[in-house]
Amino acid sequence: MIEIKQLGKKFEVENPKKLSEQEKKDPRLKGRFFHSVTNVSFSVDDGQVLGLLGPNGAGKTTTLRVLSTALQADSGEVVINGINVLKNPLQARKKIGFLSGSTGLYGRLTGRENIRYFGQLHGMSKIQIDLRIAALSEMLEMDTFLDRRCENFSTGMKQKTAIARAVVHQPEVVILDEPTTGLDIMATQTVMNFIQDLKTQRVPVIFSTHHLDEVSKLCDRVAVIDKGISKFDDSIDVFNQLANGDPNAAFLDIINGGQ
Ligand SMILES: Nc1ncnc2c1ncn2[C@@H]1O[C@H](COP(=O)(O)OP(=O)(O)OP(=O)(O)O)[C@@H](O)[C@H]1O
Repeated sequence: MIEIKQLGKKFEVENPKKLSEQEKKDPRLKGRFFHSVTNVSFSVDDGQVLGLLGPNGAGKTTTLRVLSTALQADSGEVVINGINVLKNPLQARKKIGFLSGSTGLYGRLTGRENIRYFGQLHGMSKIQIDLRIAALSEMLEMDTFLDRRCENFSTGMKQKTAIARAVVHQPEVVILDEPTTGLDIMATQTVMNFIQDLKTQRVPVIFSTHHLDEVSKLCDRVAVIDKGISKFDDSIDVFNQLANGDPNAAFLDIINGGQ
């Protein structure tokens, strides 16, 4: 289970001139600090998939990076299967599989070598790594490119490799930042099937997306954030009922304060 309570994260603005016009007007900008996330709460149980929604700049990536221990929170609480993530980040990290927005693969290594390297970092044995890569390659349909260097991979190949790398250690929870962005229909379907498989294994999954059709197909729960604040955290059924089964209208209602 993953529980996030009243999360807050601010960044020091090193060069205010670099802020976008929108950010300069954003109420989250206070003096030298941009308060990207000020009050975000949601939870997801074992065997559930949660879709994290919000407009551009809402604070989704910031939230997911705090959950994954890549960033330190300023306030709030994150608990993953009983471990306080903010107090015990190293212990928590072993339990988490995190796909960040930028894949960051080593271009000169093959897909297999990239995944293997992460397995080694997690302390897995050679046999464990080989078996796991074989299983992931099948699930994510990677066998045709697994042994090619990553530098010439398509977006879909890169994303599949990055996902396999993120979950090589069989994490207890999986956090994916926009896993299907830029993917074609086939690759999107493969990634969605992969999330469905995790759900069948009762691994809780949180993923951010702008695609409401994916949320309707996969998610048990929906969390919506806007300008760093939680606006909705409930079941997919409650979300759909907000606007007679129209998820786009439900999302807009939430953002425009219609509920
Ligand atoms: N390191 C940083 N320093 C300053 N501001 C930051 C930093 N990281 C994020 N922000 C700002 O915090 C706000 C939230 O960003 P974040 O990337 O979390 O949004 P998002 O909901 O993931 O957006 P998108 O849907 O566009 O990916 C943005 O205005 C962003 O510019």
